[in-house]
Amino acid sequence: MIEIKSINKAFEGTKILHDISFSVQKASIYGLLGSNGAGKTTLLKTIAGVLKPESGEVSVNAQPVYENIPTKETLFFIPDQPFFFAHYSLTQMARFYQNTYSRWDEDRFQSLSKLFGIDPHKNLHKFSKGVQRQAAFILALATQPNVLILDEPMDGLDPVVRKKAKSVLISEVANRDMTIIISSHNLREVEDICDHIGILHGGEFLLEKELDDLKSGIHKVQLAFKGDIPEQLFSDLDILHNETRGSVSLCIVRGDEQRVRSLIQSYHPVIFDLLPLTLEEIFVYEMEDVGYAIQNIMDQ
Ligand SMILES: Nc1ncnc2c1ncn2[C@@H]1O[C@H](COP(=O)(O)OP(=O)(O)OP(=O)(O)O)[C@@H](O)[C@H]1O
Repeated sequence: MIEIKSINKAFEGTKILHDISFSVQKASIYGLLGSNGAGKTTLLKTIAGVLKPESGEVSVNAQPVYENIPTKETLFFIPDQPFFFAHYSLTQMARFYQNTYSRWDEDRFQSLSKLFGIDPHKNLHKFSKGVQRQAAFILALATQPNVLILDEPMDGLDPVVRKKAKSVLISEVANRDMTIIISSHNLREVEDICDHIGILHGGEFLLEKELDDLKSGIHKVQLAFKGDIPEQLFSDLDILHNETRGSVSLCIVRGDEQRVRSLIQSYHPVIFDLLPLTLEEIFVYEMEDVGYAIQNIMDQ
């Protein structure tokens, strides 16, 4: 299990992460979402032991990560721009990692290289951004990490490669109990593979939950009444967003589904539909709730 306890991190006197705490269970996939500049990369680098927090601690299986070589050996961080030594090919980078990571799996390296079809002798810097990401992915998995930390890993990958990468990740979790923390702006992708979600904004968590709990606690409700919408109903519901067109209201409502249903039904609506939200919709409405304009997100 990964424990992130009260992490505070500042750059040049500006606080970037504010008292961040959460835990990630073994063999789960945790999706870190957030607005631009929210602190996702800073948090991932702190978890990976690349950055030292001003206070707080990150531990894996009760062992601190920062400056702890045995623990760091079981963890692999792929930054948004993978690093390769100048002029090195995939094979040369593989030899470097083989000498650095005691759990290097040469068979896994060979089979993943074949799967992704990368020329192992070509200078990695001469590959496109997407192929470089694939190379980093192959090298990371060949070290057999217990924890894989990925900063926007699917950025620049075409749909076929994305599918391959996702299925490799899921099989590593299923077969080896690998734990993944992944940051992304692609909410559909996160929704596909993650079981836990954290939404970061301004260096703090807006919410941090199991994906299923998150989705079962927020609903899209369409409503109409014979006369005006009863004001009392609106004050009894925890409404995140409301649009009324004519006599029909579309509301985004937080709360337990059964409670929301029975409360609304007690007012005898003539139209009543309750639908689940996609992760993208949850993200947009939660961000709107803290004053982050929907337009900013839709433009991405
Ligand atoms: N090395 C650094 N020195 C100074 N400020 C930094 C440094 N790294 C990050 N920051 C600042 O920290 C804040 C959070 O940046 P970070 O890259 O962690 O955000 P992010 O959530 O990953 O953003 P994005 O989604 O745009 O990639 C930003 O304001 C950024 O300018």
